[in-house]
Amino acid sequence: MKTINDFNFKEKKALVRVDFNVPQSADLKVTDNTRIQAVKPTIEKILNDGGSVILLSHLGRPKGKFCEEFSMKNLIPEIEEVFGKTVKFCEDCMSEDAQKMTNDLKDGEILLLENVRFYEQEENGDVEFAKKLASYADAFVNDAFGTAHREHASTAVIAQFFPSTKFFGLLMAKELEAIDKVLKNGEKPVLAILGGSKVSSKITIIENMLPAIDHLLIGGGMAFTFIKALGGEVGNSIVEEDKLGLALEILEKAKRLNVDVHLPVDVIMADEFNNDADTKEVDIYDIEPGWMGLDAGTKSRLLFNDVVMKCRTILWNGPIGVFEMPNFAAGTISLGDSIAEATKLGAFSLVGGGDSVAFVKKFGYEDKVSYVSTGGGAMLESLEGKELPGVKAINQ
Ligand SMILES: Nc1ncnc2c1ncn2[C@@H]1O[C@H](COP(=O)(O)OP(=O)(O)OP(=O)(O)O)[C@@H](O)[C@H]1O
Ligand SMILES: O=C(O)[C@H](O)COP(=O)(O)O
Repeated sequence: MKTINDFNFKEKKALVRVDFNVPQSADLKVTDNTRIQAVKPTIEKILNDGGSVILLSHLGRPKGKFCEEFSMKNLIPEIEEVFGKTVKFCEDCMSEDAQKMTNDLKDGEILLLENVRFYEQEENGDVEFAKKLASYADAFVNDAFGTAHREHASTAVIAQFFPSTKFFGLLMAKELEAIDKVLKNGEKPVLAILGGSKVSSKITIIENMLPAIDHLLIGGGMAFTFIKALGGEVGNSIVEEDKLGLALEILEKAKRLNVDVHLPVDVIMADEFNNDADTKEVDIYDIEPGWMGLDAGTKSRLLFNDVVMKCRTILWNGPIGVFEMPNFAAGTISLGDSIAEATKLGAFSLVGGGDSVAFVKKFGYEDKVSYVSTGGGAMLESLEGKELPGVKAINQ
């Protein structure tokens, strides 16, 4: 893997594609700066070498047009705070101004360009647009893991204009190493925990991961499709009726590959999808008509803890209960505790995917697991076994 550590940036301008697609409050303040913090080592390495940095990112989905809400300008105070440095700003990516400001940039300086998605050429993967962006710099650094699954002008197309000076940033390298640690060279036993609402969104991940893992733990809403397929009564729990056959096929395939599958054995069921609903704890095969399973039961939590504690490599994607409602968060918290404990004892744990990352941050497990991915879709597509366009473009 060719990273920025293979190059000395002294007196060089680096165009660094980052993913600063961060959440903002109604008054446009950054509410979670993880993605900005995450690229700090890359920026520091380039500046410490004696080079300069041109930062390029998207924010939101502005569909090719300027809009105040998604201006990179809103992020400047947060970026300056995190980097501890002044950041210059150019109000677009293409004008003579952009040309001049990038040209005049001095070693040790950082220049932020306006949202690259204010131009429709970005998402269209326009070659001329990419070429113009490329003309601003001596080297291209891709550190936008969160956007690496998009084949856009500034994430993939641009790389061809830097045949010998294109590099992975340090965040990108860390993300790819974490995935490899699970899918390719994980210390055994390897466990994949898949939760969330739907089997259909995780099928490709399960199929891709089966040959690499020893244990598969299926929890959350998606477990009910498996339980129903196995003959259980699931009441009003979330079920994908058209995936019952597929669920059985997955169980068969896991058996052939010697993967132990762990499903919940009991459940907290509720009489409505509401935090204040009436609840009962029952065997997962015996959910009453009109009731729905919203969290893992006591026995399931103990069972999951046993599985987690005996594994050395753990991938976690998807909550195992409706954690957004406090009365149904305990199962996911218990699983978080188990993973934190296993990590403390030396296991490698990787958390990825939108909702599980939200959970980990909300409940304070961020520093108790080995790695929390900055990518939602990009992480899921990596687990599906796809080579991401942003990664391919640097490797080519
Ligand atoms: N038993 C359940 N019944 C219904 N919904 C559930 C249940 N258990 C978990 N969920 C819901 O599943 C949702 C997460 O599902 P999703 O498939 O989006 O997970 P994810 O993989 O973490 O996220 P993403 O796919 O965005 O990366 C959460 O909002 C949670 O409330
Ligand atoms: O937040 C993300 O997942 C990335 O920034 C990609 O954003 P997109 O889904 O709008 O391409």
